[in-house]
Amino acid sequence: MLTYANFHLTYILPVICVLALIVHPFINRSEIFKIGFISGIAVLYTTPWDNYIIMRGAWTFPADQLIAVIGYVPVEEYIFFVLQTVIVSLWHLLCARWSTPCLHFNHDKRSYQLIRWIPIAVLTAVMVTGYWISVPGTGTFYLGCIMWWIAPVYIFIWYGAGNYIVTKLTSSAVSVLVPTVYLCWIDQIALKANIWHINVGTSLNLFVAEDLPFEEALFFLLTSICVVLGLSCYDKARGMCETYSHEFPHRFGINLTYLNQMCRAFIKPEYAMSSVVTDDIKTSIEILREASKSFNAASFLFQSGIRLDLIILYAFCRVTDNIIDDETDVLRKKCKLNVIEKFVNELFADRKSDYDVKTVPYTAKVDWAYYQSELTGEEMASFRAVSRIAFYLPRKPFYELIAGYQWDIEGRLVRNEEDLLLYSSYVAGSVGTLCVYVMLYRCDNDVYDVFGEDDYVIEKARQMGRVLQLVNIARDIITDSETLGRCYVPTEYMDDEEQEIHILCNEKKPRSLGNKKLKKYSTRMIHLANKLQSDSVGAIRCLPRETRGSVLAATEIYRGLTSAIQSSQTYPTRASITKLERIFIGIYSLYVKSIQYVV
Ligand SMILES: CC(C)=CCC/C(C)=C/CC/C(C)=C/CC/C(C)=C/COP(=O)(O)OP(=O)(O)O
Repeated sequence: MLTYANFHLTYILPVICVLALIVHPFINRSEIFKIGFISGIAVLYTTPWDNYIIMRGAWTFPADQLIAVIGYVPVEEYIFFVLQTVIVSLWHLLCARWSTPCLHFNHDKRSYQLIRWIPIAVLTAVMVTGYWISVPGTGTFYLGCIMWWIAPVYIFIWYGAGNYIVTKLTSSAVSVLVPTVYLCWIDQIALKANIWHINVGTSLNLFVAEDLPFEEALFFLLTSICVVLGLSCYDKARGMCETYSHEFPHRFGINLTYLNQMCRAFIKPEYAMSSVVTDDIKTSIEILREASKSFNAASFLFQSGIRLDLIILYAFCRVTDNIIDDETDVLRKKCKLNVIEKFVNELFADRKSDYDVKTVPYTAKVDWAYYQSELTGEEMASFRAVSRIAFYLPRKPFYELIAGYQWDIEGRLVRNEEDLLLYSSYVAGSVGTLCVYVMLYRCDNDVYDVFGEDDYVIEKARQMGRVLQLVNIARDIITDSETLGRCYVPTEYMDDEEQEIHILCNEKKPRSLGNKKLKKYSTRMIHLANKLQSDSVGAIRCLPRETRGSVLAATEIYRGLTSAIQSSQTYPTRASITKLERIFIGIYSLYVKSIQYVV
């Protein structure tokens, strides 16, 4: 016989287990706290109401099949409040985590107020109507109770997060509808099995489907919406904190300071915050999307705060690289490099040492008027975005990047593997270091453990950066030569150094070296990359747990390019892998390969 407890075991818990398995790489302390917090509120808010309507006879339960009853409500029912919240939350995480919160901020005051107040007026009317029609013993009792009970929660959430939610309608709708349909289906099973019974005297006796009373379908729809609204309101508040770190400076923690900050961020309308900040982020996202399919795909694997700052950093590296590359004249290139160096000097003016970082946001004194005249709008946006997160980053990697640009401007040759690794350290080892700082600062640990240059994890992160740069160089022999007249293949690999450098850097005709040679060079660099990779990948274990799978997947997606180069008969120009391959590598790394680093 299907009892209420068996019902949970058969229809609810297995679904939770499957969902938990799917979303586990994306679960962090903040997500767990969010689900726990909303479940707690669900229990607190629903308990008096459920007791009231059962007392008034809207539902009944066969007493002999229950574990226990507290007040008027079976224990299994209290458990259901939590289980439904957990199902909807896990499903919502899967549907809604893919976009960056600040992309959903509405900075226009007029439309913001309309979107905020019109639904609140309608909901107030619903609440009042519900109150009037919820006369005990009448056919509208159950419906009316649902209306006056749910509307105040909607009003409260809508006040702070309505504008955020309307821009996420598709993902919110999918988050609501799929669990609602499932819950309605199992509700029919429960009703048929007489696990609970709806009183015909206090309901409308309308049926949405066979054995599914209108109020039941409405109840599951509205409660699922309620959970999704609650989750979205948390996401909006967190998005505000991540986007406006200077106004909301506290890192995640389960304490009153952080909760107070989250409440402020929830109440604060986005139109009262600077739209320049979100516009700068949008520009950075656009730069990443256009520049690198691999890193764009990989960025989605990280939680939103980490993703946001990695995107800002990537855009800064890309923009500064282009500033130099786009100039044809060496003197102009040097002037541009000076502009970048001046900016970095200003950004880190008050640091005591190369790896000195701050834990509290502050505004660096940057001569923005000067950069306005030197940089394009896109470059300015990227500089401003990086200036807002620079407080927790060390200065050394930025100077290493500059040393890499200097190398390019001087047209310095890569003589041997030592040079190759030094260059890769400058342009990508530095990025690896910065990635670690981002992950440490933006992950949800209470403490911000700062590493220094000599730390094992920093050394290995630098090495992983070098690995990816070697892959990049091994893939780009043709484009580096044709578009930039550059060669990063160590000259010690070459049979005739002078002639081959001339072909690659002056004639810019790399194909005349022939496929065999090009493949030989790229294979040697790939072998070197693989050696360094196996030596550094273990350090992933030292990163915050919730980032390990994503880091592995991100680096593996990029390393996927090596198989595209090696599987080709010829040496391909800018080898790439398909979207499907990227997804496959991402999923395999996240769910299978990363197990050894996570457990
Ligand atoms: C192993 C540990 C402890 C940490 C890992 C730390 C990380 C994530 C290191 C990787 C750092 C990184 C992302 C370096 C960038 C390397 C690179 C080759 C960038 C090339 O960028 P684009 O040229 O824009 O890419 P495309 O090839 O897609 O155009």
